[in-house]
Amino acid sequence: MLPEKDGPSIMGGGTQSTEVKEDPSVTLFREYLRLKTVHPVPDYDAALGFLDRIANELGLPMKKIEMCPGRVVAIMTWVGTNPALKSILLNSHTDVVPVYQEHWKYDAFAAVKDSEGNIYARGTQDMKSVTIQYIEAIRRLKAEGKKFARTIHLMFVPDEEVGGHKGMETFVKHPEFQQLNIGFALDEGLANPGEPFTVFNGERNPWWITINCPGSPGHGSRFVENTAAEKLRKIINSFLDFREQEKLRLDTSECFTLGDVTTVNMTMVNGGVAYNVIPAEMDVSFDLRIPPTVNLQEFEEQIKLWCQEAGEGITYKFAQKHMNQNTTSTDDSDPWWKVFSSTCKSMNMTLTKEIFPAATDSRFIRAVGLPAIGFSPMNHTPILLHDHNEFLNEQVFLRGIQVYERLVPALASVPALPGEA
Ligand code: MET
Ligand SMILES: [Zn+2]
Ligand SMILES: [Zn+2]
Repeated sequence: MLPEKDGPSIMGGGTQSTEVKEDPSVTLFREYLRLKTVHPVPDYDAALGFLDRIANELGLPMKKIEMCPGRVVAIMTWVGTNPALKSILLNSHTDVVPVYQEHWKYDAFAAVKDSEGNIYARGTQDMKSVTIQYIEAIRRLKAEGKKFARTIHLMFVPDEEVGGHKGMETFVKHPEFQQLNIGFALDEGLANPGEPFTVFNGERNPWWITINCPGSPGHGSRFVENTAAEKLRKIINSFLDFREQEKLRLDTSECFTLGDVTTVNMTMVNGGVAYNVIPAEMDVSFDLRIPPTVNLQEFEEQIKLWCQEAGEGITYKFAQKHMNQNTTSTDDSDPWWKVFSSTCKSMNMTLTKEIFPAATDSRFIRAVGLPAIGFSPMNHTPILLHDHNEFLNEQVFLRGIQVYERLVPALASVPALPGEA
């Protein structure tokens, strides 16, 4: 023992035998977190350069398909021993949402690890952890000389956080997607503060709507009839009254989670030119998230009625209107679910099944008829995606790699299903 060094250091990098050496998987995770793939101008080139290097290390080919300028989907492929079988997709998005740096304890792109092993950075939960966990699980399985019947694709997509239009939404319709011959997909889920892991077999439908209220303009000193603001008030009341009802339904139910009710949030208001000019129009926008059990046609009729009741000439348009309500089977008779759930069980993991309250690229995968499970292996972790001080503990992160080391072989070894080669 060297006398000048008596306490463990958390940072590594020295040569003293007493230092706690960081697991290389954690070091790689922290490196990836430092890439600024953050909206509104994500550095996707940095992510692609990083992934090129990884593909090289893993000895896997990586295909790049440009959806539109600057928006590339990258796919690493580990071909199975029976490539005619349907493949397993391990999907992750490379982009992250912006931060309010002034509310963070540390630089949100420094990936600082504190003395408890908590790693702070945007993307630690959503979803750079999962990307590196897939990669590290594959690295270990390859190093052990393993081979599996089914082909495994690791897919890295841009623009999930802005709706997926130039990412997964377009890519699922591309011939290259067809050629992947996917049988089952894994994508992101959410952390769970308790012992269980949450899995998601469906999602609420995101509807982003803007309602335009036209009205009679005039001098700000008068009682003008038929103003935009009066209509706007009625619209806001209808939507927010419905919000109250849904909130009550969630608060008074024993078994509902957020994914089981409709959320309504007024997110933007626009209109007006001056204090003393009654505006000719006013706009209000809402973020609606609708569970798969709701009849979407009837719900749109309700919106139409609210618009009619609020006055003359009101129109609406959607910036996002996802209509597909496919969910993935979690029946014991389903071969994919059976393997997924029994593998988790064999590791003494408890699963709780929910409808994803927000939206992920899984909705596009399910919409083309493929089964997808949303799962990010993070238990004993507060849900901090899109929040200040997003973090993940390194031990939870490392355990997640072990989880994929078991899950991926199990899924890639599901025997030929009826109709498969
Ligand atoms: N993942 C993001 C969200 O749920 C963007 C998806 S587009 C509705 O808000
Ligand atoms: Zn995400
Ligand atoms: Zn997100």
